[in-house]
Amino acid sequence: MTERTAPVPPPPGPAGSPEDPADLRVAVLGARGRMGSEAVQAVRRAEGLQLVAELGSEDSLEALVAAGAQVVVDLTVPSATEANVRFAVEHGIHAVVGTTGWDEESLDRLRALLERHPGTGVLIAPNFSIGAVLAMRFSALAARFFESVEIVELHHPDKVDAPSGTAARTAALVGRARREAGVAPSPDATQQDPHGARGAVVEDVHVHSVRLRGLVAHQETLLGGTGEQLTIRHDSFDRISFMTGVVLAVREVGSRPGLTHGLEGYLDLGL
Ligand SMILES: NC(=O)C1=CN([C@@H]2O[C@H](COP(=O)(O)OP(=O)(O)OC[C@H]3O[C@@H](n4cnc5c(N)ncnc54)[C@H](O)[C@@H]3O)[C@@H](O)[C@H]2O)C=CC1
Ligand SMILES: O=C(O)C1=N[C@H](C(=O)O)C[C@H](O)C1
Repeated sequence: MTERTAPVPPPPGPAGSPEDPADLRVAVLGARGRMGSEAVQAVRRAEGLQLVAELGSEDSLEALVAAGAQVVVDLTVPSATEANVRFAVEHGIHAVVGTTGWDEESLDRLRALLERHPGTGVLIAPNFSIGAVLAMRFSALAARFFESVEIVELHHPDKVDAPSGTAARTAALVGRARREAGVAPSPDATQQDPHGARGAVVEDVHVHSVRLRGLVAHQETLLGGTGEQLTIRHDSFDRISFMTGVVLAVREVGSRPGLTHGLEGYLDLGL
């Protein structure tokens, strides 16, 4: 597994091409980060999108307004993302958010804000990779059929949060599916765990976080029944895996007012 850390130079083609007034004007927040720098390249490559601002932690959000951004992509840090999105919504800028750290309380605050700005759209996407979105959905689908379920997420060691947003979201979906089906919590006879070896518990689901050099973003949902196991695994080997979803979301968000949680809200999964 390889991790590309250096920003990729812009490819020849649309990057730097003259601005077309019909282009969607896009800004990236966190533009010098691992994901943000990849998103900058993806927006530059995408037909019909014009990159109008690349902002880092030192930059004022007012630059979004000055640049005439219509959509902002937030790929920053959990401590900054809510204020960034609030600013965007208050200025009528649609937001595509990949940053982790959103919980039920912050999502509720955002819903309330969006009610006062009914024309504005926000997507909070725990994961932009199509494979990861499907793995989450498959996990929720399978959850009620197995006695035991646990989640293992594995990431690069520079990640600042644990468990991953994707694992937390998967646990929420799995937990909800099991509760709705009346399935009991996974059996567990552990009586002593002085070192926390059983991991975090999110929505009644144990979640284990691995941080290892060489990894990018990986997850397994382990489902156990009598005499059998189903493993649903997804691997992002490169951040390019997130970019199809980022570009799709940028194109869609303006026509989806209100809050959408999860890229699957923009996809017809037929499930
Ligand atoms: N939804 C998805 O598919 C994915 C989400 N992520 C999430 O995206 C976030 C960023 O991840 P990485 O790029 O790996 O982190 P990173 O640490 O490489 O990049 C974050 C960047 O944001 C900048 N920043 C911090 N505060 C800022 C602010 N207030 N305004 C503008 N820029 C600010 C930092 O200086 C840094 O350059 C994390 O929450 C991560 O979990 C990461 C990969 C995929
Ligand atoms: O920090 C990362 O790298 C990733 N963050 C997101 C998460 O926390 O789920 C998405 C993906 O796992 C990569």
